[in-house]
Parts: sequence; C-alpha cells; structure tokens
Amino acid sequence: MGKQANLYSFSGVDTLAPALRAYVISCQEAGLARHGVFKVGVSGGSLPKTLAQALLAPPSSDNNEADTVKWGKWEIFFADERAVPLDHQDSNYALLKAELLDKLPADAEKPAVHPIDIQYLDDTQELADQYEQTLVRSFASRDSVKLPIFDLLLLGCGPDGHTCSLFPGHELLRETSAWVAPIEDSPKPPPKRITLTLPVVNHSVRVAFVATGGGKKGIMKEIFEEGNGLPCALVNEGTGERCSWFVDNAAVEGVSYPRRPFSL
Ligand SMILES: O=C(O)[C@H](O)[C@@H](O)[C@H](O)[C@H](O)COP(=O)(O)O
Repeated sequence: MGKQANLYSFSGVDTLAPALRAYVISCQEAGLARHGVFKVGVSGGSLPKTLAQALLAPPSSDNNEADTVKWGKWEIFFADERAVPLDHQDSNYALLKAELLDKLPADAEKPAVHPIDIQYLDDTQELADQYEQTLVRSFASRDSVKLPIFDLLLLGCGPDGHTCSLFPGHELLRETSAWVAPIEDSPKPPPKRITLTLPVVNHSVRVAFVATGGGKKGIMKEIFEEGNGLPCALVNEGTGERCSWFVDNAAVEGVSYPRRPFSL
C-alpha cells in the first residue's frame, strides 16, 4: 500500500498558522523551481481567514529570504466557486478578497487572480467551460496536457465530508474528463456552483486541507477510519503522501490515525 496522507495536529489556529505558512512557502519554492510561478487553487469556507493569518504575518527576521511569500509570482485559482456576482456575499472570490487580497501590504507585488467570468452566471455549464478555458490558457492546451497540475490546492472539509463542491454520493464524483464541472443541486447553498473535478484535485502536486474545531470531529473520524467514499477520503486515497491535513486537536479528538510532528 502507498504512503498515506499526513495528519498534522496543532493546539489551535495560532500554532497551526505558522506551520501552514512554512508548508505553503515550501510549495511556492518548488513551483518556482519547476516553472517560475506558483499555481495555487483555494476554496472558500474558513480557509481564506486561516490562510491570511498564516501568510500575512511578517517573515521571521532570522530567515527572511526563505520565509518570504512571493506574491508577485502567485497565480491564484478557485477550487470551487458559487455562480454569483463577484461582490456577492456568497462569492468565494469576494471572501478571499476581503480576508486576504485587500490586506496585502500596499507596496507588495500583487498575485494574478483568476475569478469566474460573471457574464456566464446564468449558464453554469458555460461558466464551468469558461473557467476550464482559463485553466487551459494557464496550464497549456488541453491537447498537450491531460490534466492541469496545480502546485498546491488549499482545501476545506465540510461537515459532511465534501471538499471543493464535490459532495458525498454525488454523480460529479464519477466525472473523468472535465477539469471543471458545474453543479446545480449543491446540498450546501447556494445550489449553483462550479468545481474542480476529482481527477484534477488528485493530480495536484500537493493538496493541503485545513480543518479546525470540534464540529469536525465526527466527519474526521469517518474520513480517516472508514473512508466510506467520502470526497475528502477519495482525495486522501488519490494523493497519499502528497496530501497534508492541518487540523487542530479538537477536530481530531478520538480519531485513530497516526499524527505526525510537523516537518517539511
Ligand atoms: O464553497 C464552498 O462551500 C467551500 O469551498 C467549501 O468546500 C468549504 O471549503 C467547506 O465547506 C469547508 O468549510 P469550512 O472551512 O468553513 O468548514
């Protein structure tokens, strides 16, 4: 059996955030070495806030260069997005903007951010197809690459075990050819969304989940002990040691799965 997902558990977000920062920066450096940019996909939920806590902290003074977020080299994509205007309260773009992008220091270089094209909001298939074209333009043509390879996907885990907008038992989990797919019956509102598909998620160089709070402990037990075909478990199985979970102790209380001390 291949190596399994890494589970890193911390006392709380304050101790999780510096480790997440170190992890993201190591993925950034690997991306820069590979192709001169850092291609990262992010989801919504609580992730942008935790990410901001991790990445907006000043670099440690003893290792300034190695601890630097090189924003100007980042290309940010959305792992999933709701079919709403970009300033809507349900928009993952709006959330990332408010939590992170608007808080970047004025003199910092800015990342290239790829939101959905709102002219297609009324047609979620077209919205997904157009977002796929955004990926095609960034990752080279679909003809030359079977699947895009993100340097890192930063994902959340829903209380039902969903990730991105891939929900338990949904037919979208069986998608094998599209890179980006529409969903019109999301059990979590709003119903109309687009999402990266499971093959794309599993093809990423690295996947990091961030899950905190005691409300997650039931689903974490199911994901790590049984799997049950839950979307998060399918990512664990598809990515193995390329997958790392950053959680707090409350989220994994009583979960039988080996924790690792965090190291790069
Ligand atoms: O658009 C969405 O609904 C989010 O991208 C979703 O996939 C989120 O990441 C999880 O629901 C976890 O959310 P929390 O981090 O808030 O628990």
